[in-house]
Amino acid sequence: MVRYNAVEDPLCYPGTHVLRNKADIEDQDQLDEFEQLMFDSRAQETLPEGNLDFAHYLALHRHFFQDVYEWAGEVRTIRTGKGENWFCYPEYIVPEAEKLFTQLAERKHLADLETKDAFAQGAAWFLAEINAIHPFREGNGRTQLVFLTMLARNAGYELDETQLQPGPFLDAMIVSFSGDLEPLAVEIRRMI
Ligand SMILES: Nc1ncnc2c1ncn2[C@@H]1O[C@H](COP(=O)(O)OP(=O)(O)OP(=O)(O)O)[C@@H](O)[C@H]1O
Repeated sequence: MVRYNAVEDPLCYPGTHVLRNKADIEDQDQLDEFEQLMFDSRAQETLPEGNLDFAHYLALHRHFFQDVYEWAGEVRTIRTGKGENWFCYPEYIVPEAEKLFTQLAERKHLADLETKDAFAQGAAWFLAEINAIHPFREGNGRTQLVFLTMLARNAGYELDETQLQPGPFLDAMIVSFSGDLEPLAVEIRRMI
């Protein structure tokens, strides 16, 4: 199954859409399983510390995917998209991400907002933007959620991932790409 639209991907095994990986698994289902296993096991460890900046974001991706991909924690070098939507050109990922994380810092990492609703709206803005940048070749969604958990905790909220409804959440992420943040704010609010 093609899950990413990507042009000429040297990161994949020739003739496949399976990403080269440290375990040399060429079957996508097995790779998915291995990826998730490694992710879950790294989740048990202390997470990298940081200032909720882009360096921190990269370190989190590296932490969770270091067992699977050589390029864990590094920004992608080819153009990717999902569905109808193409993400940021690789050459603009770093400047766009730095800009976004600067704005996040200027907004006090959403930690001094008065209400949960306001936090959810701010978090929807951030998630939509980081998703449009899509720094990594794989593992963006999971890194987004880990970071959202950190932002919430930093603001005094515990994110309850059991409240995440995958279908509506994905739909909300997709419409957020076109600038409609409201459904995503609703989905985030459900979890805090
Ligand atoms: N058509 C789309 N337009 C915009 N964003 C999308 C689209 N489809 C999926 N996404 C978002 O892309 C992210 C998933 O990216 P990626 O596959 O790199 O992450 P992952 O962690 O490997 O997978 P997942 O999030 O499914 O566990 C999610 O935030 C998802 O909401």
